[in-house]
Amino acid sequence: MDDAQRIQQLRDEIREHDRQYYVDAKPTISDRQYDRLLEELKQLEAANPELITPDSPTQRVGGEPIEGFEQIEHARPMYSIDNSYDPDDLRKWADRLPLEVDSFAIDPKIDGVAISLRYEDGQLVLAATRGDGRQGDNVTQNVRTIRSVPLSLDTQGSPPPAVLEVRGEIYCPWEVFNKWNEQLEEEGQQLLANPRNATAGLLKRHDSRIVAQRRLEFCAHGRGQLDGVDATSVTEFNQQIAAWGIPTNPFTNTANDIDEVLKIIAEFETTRHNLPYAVDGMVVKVNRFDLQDELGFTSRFPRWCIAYKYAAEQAETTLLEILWQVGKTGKLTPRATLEPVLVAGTTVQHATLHNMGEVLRKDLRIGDRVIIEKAGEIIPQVVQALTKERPQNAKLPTPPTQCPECGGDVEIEFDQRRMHDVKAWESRVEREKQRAEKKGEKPREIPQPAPITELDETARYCMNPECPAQFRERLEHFAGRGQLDIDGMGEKVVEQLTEAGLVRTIGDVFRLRERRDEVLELERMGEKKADNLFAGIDAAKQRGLARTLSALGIRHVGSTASRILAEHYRTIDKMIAASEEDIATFKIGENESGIGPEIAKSIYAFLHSHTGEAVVEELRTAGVSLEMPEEETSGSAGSALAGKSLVVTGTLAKYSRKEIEELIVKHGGKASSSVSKSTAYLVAGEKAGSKLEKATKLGVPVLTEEEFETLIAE
Ligand SMILES: NC(=O)c1ccc[n+]([C@@H]2O[C@H](COP(=O)([O-])OP(=O)(O)OC[C@H]3O[C@@H](n4cnc5c(N)ncnc54)[C@H](O)[C@@H]3O)[C@@H](O)[C@H]2O)c1
Ligand SMILES: [Zn+2]
Repeated sequence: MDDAQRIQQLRDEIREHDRQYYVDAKPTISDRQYDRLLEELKQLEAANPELITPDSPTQRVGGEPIEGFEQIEHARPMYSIDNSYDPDDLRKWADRLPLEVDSFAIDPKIDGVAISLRYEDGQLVLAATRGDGRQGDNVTQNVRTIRSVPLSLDTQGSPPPAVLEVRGEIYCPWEVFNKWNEQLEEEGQQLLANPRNATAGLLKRHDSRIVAQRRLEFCAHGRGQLDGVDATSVTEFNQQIAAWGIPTNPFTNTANDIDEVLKIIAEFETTRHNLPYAVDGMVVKVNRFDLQDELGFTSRFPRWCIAYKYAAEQAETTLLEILWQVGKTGKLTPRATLEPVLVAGTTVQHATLHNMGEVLRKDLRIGDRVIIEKAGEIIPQVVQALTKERPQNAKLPTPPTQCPECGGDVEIEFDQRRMHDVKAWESRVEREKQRAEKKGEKPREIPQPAPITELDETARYCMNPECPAQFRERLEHFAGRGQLDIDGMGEKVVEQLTEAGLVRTIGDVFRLRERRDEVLELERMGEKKADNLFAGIDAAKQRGLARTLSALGIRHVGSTASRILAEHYRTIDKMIAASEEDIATFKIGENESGIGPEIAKSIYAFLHSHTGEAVVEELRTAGVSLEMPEEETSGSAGSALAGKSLVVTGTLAKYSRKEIEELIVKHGGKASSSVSKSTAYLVAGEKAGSKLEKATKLGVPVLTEEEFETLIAE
């Protein structure tokens, strides 16, 4: 292959990855792998400058507009940042700067999504994504739900600047990210690759209430158009905007020369692991704005700025075994057992392999030396096998054709999109044949997609509805925290109950009291423990429809979907009476419900299946509440205060008056200044005076700051 061909091949490949990454927010290769492709292209283009075209991925910022959002032309373009994994490149960059620089600003590079916030006369008027750098998506509605983005600047009495464009990062803190992935796991859905993709995926949602449910954060790191802001450097600018209430990074540092810069970067390598958000590098900027302006930009990057990226946390180890675990939906997931190895400060012995297709695509053999990677707190991944070092006796893994726990039949699922393409091909050829025949032409050739092979496998399921392993997992989920939360029925007890055959169906749980003697025979089960268990089971009957539904662990139907369904249908009977179409398409006010066809199909199939009908009957007989209590209609987070009027009084500990009023507005409420009969709540801090008195007199509920926070939390 000559250079020109390889260049073309790389460009095609990179564009495809850009689309998956920026548009779909679902990358299929690691950033490191992507950067390698881009680096190869850069080098080939450097050797063959005549082949550079303006549309090459080396010449432009990668994003593309996302369907359904208004396109916004940026007042000043938003660039990417040149980056390197090699400290020497930073030195070279500094040496080559054509002017004297005596101050650099160094910032953690938060791994989120770039955003431009535009304030006019102190009011937030626009939030736009970077897009292709010239044009981005107007995501103002979504960004307004983010608590750390002030809706108006707090200029403390002085007139606000006419125009302030702050560039920064919207990101998903680890805590939010991990909780979210746990929930996806529970729902049997694909996990999010990393916090950046999580953020990107969320920001392009068309229902801002869904965005509001996930506590994204914002941190500023740059400037766009400015009018009426007199800062002359990064340092001054940060001070200025921080005073106006815009979050800046407390770890921003300055250095006088590149040696000092490299020292700060090296020191931060450990600090970054202790931060509540993902940091993948550090950004070094020329501090003074006049020098920045003099240096200007290339087609993709500012010349006054470079990013150092920390190497991914990888380690080499041996793949000892692949075990298959049975989940509550019957899904069999391969899990790698590894020779223990230290990565990013923790010992790793297991890694997820997702499915057999992935095992085959990665060409893994038992006994292989493998590279594993751990990003933040994400489950470790196997990146690749070192095939050149493959030992003679390395063994091909064999996926189970029978459930490893019950021997039940196994069904294999293949990539839906590929299946569709392959199927559609035959009918496309057929249509072309008919068309050509009619016109008396020779039919055009339609390229055939590669046939479906075992490499396209996406999942394997144990099909035995009575599979004890599945039932055990389901029961553990059913009784678990956040579900029916049955006191006294943890993992161990579930195991005992299923093993002893005391619980074979969900209904058996509620009949346990009748088998008290047998329960007492279980190991380490005393009178007190048993009574505690029975009380826990009784209490669980009153959790309401939303939690009961989510406790059933129906595929794709997790806690969020269950709540939305319960709030809409109110009773199980109405839900059963609904058509699949209705479940998929009902709206909440004017908004999509967020349920969609996949969830609808799953819940409908469950409710109308033999098992589903039996479970519902059993729950009913046991007296489990299958209704949504009236007072629990809260609306979704983000509109928790919809239509309500709130008054704030006294001195608050955590918020300024302005901040809390903004929060009220963000959650759909109205902040008013005087207490009346129509006031929904009074939020009272220290030294509350006459308003508190009046509220008490009128019977208006009074909230502390914490109670207020609970109210607006999901
Ligand atoms: N895996 C894939 O398929 C795939 C595909 C495309 C891109 N990528 C990854 O994305 C990278 C390119 O993305 P990019 O163009 O957004 O570049 P980038 O993420 O490497 O760096 C630029 C961005 O950093 C952000 N940033 C965070 N903290 C900052 C700070 N303190 N100061 C300034 N900026 C800060 C800004 O939003 C800026 O837009 C590639 O290097 C690659 O790793 C991966
Ligand atoms: Zn089984």
